[in-house]
Amino acid sequence: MSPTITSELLRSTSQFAGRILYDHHNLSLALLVLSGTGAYLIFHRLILYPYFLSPVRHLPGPPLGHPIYGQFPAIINGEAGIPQREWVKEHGPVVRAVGPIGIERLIFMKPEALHKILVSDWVDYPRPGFMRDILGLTAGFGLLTVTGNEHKQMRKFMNPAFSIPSLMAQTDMYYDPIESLINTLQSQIASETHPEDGKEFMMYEWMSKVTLDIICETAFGYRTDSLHNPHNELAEAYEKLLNMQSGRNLARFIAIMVIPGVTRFLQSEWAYRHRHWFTYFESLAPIAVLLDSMHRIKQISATILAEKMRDSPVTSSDTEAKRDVMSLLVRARKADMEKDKGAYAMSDNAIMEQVLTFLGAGHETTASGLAWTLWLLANDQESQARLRDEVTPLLADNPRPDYRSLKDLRWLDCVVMESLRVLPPVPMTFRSAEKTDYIDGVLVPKGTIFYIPIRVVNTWKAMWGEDAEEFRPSRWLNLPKAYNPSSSVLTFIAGPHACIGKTMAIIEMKAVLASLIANFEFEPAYAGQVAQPTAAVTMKPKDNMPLRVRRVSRKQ
Ligand code: HEM
Repeated sequence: MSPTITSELLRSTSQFAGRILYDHHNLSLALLVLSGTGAYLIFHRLILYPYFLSPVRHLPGPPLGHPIYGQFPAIINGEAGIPQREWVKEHGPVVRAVGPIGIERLIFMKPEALHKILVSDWVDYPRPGFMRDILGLTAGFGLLTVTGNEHKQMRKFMNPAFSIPSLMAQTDMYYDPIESLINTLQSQIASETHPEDGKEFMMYEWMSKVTLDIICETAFGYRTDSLHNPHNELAEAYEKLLNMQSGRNLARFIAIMVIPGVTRFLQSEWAYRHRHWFTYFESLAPIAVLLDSMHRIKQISATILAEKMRDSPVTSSDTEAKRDVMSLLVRARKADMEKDKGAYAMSDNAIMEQVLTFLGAGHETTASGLAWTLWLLANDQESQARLRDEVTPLLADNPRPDYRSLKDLRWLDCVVMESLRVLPPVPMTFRSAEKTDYIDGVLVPKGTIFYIPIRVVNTWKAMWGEDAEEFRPSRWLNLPKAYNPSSSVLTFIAGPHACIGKTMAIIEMKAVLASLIANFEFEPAYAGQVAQPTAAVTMKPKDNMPLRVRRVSRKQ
């Protein structure tokens, strides 16, 4: 039954119940009719539709699962992307799975199907509303939440700030935080009783600090120095926001956010002013933290923006001009407005929202990518040693290699691409159908939600061969014949919504890794250690990834 028929049924039932009440004051009959309709709707949603009426009910897939939660428990309790990978192995390249309250999700694996959803017909397959609402609250109402024409204009305006020349000018800004990280790790190891044995570090935490410092510097020209100063205002507010979305809080957070109208309500000034009310209920307390952190981050963004507006001359050729992304956006806006009064101009508010978007989209993702790469190298000493052989001579000549030098390191490229393939920091995303159309020969009704199964595509044996799930950097020296850069690896997805920060993230990862591997050796922290990816939006290590780190004994 379509949503229109359902709401029509509800409307006429309540009118009928109202009439009975009015005409006969027969409260019990009205209640009976209402509860009967409610029971029918629940029965329809949970049983009738998924088992007997859904037009895609014949597609292969796992059993419908729990009558209320469907396959949701398997997804939330499993490792990100792994249940979906098992379904594809068992049922083939088109899979139907039922989530909570009977909501269906489809997986399409073939490149042509994904191309249609992500590239050629992207306007008809936007990010679903629930996803945009949640992203908006936690990662700003910026590029991640706009769609259609608004997205086209915003993206066109922002692309130059992420272009290769802009990134080449920025690479040097990575090195203050990187050097600070190297010095901190070195001095902590040196202060151990047996420095030669190295020290165990929670590597995810350190990667999170260094990437926060880098993104704040390169995206807004703002110095957090979270490696030394955990009490920096922005770092603190942002850390609270992240903690609020982890562990038990994440499930609670999602459960609250999907209630219709909640995200809109939480954006209101009223909700912020009365945030302390939420602390009276244990399960709602994280909302107070969310509102507080968001407010603080927005205040800081407003200050940063005001400074940029004062400081940014229009002349983009000015070599002294600030090179961070936000300064580039402010300068581009001034220049466009001076050239053409009617040009698209991003509002102050939209520019401010990008602070959250860059933090939300660019920080944890890069930190996870780095942490997983260190994990994979700790478990593959041969690849690690080969990488050290490659980076050491370069760093001995110049400890701050530029964009080109980093890009030319062949084995570093293989290691980073392979790590992002097997353990993609964003393992999955979603799209929804805005129209009814055929995809891979299946008639997909409007309103259908799709899993875009990034991790599954990246490790699909049909494309990558029998060892698809293994970390083997040398495969990038001899790629499979069928390899297609926009469909064989979806780590940054493809099409107009593909990650705008892709090249920035890759070059940043390379700069951090080259310096780390030239200075330290990495090993698992204990025998039998296994990777523990979370099932969250960004696939971080649950255990913060302890690794044993030793100083490189002798520079080669
Ligand atoms: C290894 C690091 C990163 C990974 C794996 C990653 C992955 C992704 C993915 C999968 C998407 C698409 C999400 C979707 O459509 O549902 C995306 C979008 C996006 N990413 Fe990244 N990202 C990374 C780093 C960055 C960085 C450093 C920035 C910016 C400073 C950034 C900014 C964005 C933005 C703004 C979007 C939305 C693009 C649009 O819709 O036009 N990302 N990213």
